[in-house]
Amino acid sequence: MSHYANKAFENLIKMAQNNNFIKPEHYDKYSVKKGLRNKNGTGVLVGLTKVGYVQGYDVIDAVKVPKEGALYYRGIEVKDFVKGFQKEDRMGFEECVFLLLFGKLPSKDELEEFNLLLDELRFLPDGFTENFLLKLPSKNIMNLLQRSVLFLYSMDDEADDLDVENLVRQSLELIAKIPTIMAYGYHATEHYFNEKSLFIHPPKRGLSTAENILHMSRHNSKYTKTEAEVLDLCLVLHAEHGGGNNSAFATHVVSSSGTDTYSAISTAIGSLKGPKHGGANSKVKLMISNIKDNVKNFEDKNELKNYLMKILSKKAFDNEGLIYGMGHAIYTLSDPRAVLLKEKAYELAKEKNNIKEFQLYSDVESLTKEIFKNSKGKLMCANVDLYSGFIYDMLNIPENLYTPIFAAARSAGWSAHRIEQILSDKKIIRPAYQHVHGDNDYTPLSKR
Ligand SMILES: CC(=O)SCCNC(=O)CCNC(=O)[C@H](O)C(C)(C)COP(=O)(O)OP(=O)(O)OC[C@H]1O[C@@H](n2cnc3c(N)ncnc32)[C@H](O)[C@@H]1OP(=O)(O)O
Ligand SMILES: O=C([O-])CC(=O)C(=O)O
Repeated sequence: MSHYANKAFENLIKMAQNNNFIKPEHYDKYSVKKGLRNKNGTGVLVGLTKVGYVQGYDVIDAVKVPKEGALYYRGIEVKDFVKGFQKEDRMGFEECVFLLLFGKLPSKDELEEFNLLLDELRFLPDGFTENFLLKLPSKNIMNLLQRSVLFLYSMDDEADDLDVENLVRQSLELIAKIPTIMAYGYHATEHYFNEKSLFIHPPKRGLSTAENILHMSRHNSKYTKTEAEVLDLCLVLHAEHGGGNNSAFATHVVSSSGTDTYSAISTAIGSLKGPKHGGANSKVKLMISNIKDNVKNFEDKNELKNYLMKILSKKAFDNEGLIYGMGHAIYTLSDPRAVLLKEKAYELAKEKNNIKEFQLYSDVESLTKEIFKNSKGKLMCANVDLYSGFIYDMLNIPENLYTPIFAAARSAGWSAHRIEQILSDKKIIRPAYQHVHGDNDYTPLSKR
């Protein structure tokens, strides 16, 4: 910014600040549903979906009544889906992608054929790695994913075709290729920005998405069965979250204009990158490191609580006033994914002698709940992002891959929502904004 630090730029900033702020009372005056939320805290109904369903409360006599959270993919409760494939000692993510996109569980033959198809699609087009990833690395892998998806547009002869056959082809290509782009992009970043050796491990046929991510992103390509199973579970739990989550809704909005798949999915990646959405998993890791650096004895709950209050009052960490990994727009008492991931995190922490750190995460959860209950009477639960980063950390996955892994998983949900939008609702999404400026006359330049 320093090269812009002159009077003219300072004036532009002042004008930007003064002329773009709308007073909070205007929102009340015009009954604006901020964040598309009703007065009772429930979401405004803006669409229909068969893909995923999130339950976090009941509405009884127009009042929001909290309850334990539940998540359904195509009507199947996710915890049952997880139990199902784990009991049969299989990876679950590919089956989950099939379910989300095609609306039914695959038969054994369908799943085998589907895995073979994904095997072929994981490879990047000729020249893509050299021209778009190695020549143009980015410090941020989400940014790299976004523009790589857009580069794929230019290599697709049918890029703008909205036939369902083409939409399915493009969706599968992206779901299969995003992990490869993410792993290669990570190595390019490490090499060009952090002076590390450059590794490119091409995807391996016969490996699941989780196994391929570990194989492609690790220098030595080695991983254990447990590590692959844990990552697979994370992919399944991140794959979908209804039509109203910010990135799925962005997919619906952008798709409703009739634009191409690459534009829609890169938009969704941009949305997920935000720290209030998928980007929270990286923020959790940074926040926990910050707590360790600033709280002398983080096992002392009083000391920890005081520091969390400092974060909430914008006087510590990133000064945004948020405890990342906590809170949710729908869940009230619990996020079922956080419950499952907390159990997994505990198992891993025991194995890796890391219980002290597990306890820190768990204390952040319980103390944040306590602070919100006592100060605002507000129910607050851990969300999927609180324990996922801790798990990735224990799998030695670097922090700049946390949100990209989320994107790799959620690309399944986005694709299903895009296909649904294009097949079911041809109306362009176009809500209203009340104009609150008042009219002005145009003044000739000589008179200003
Ligand atoms: C994959 C995902 O996207 S899961 C979410 C990941 N995001 C995070 O973990 C970031 C931290 N959490 C948050 O920012 C929020 O809880 C969100 C964005 C997830 C949900 O936000 P909302 O739907 O607005 O939450 P809700 O309506 O329940 O709460 C509103 C109030 O509680 C505050 N609040 C909610 N969560 C938090 C939090 N973690 N830290 C501090 N304040 C919070 C909001 O700022 C808001 O305060 P205000 O009324 O004074 O403006
Ligand atoms: O549903 C939401 O608002 C956020 C989201 O995507 C998730 O929790 O996975």
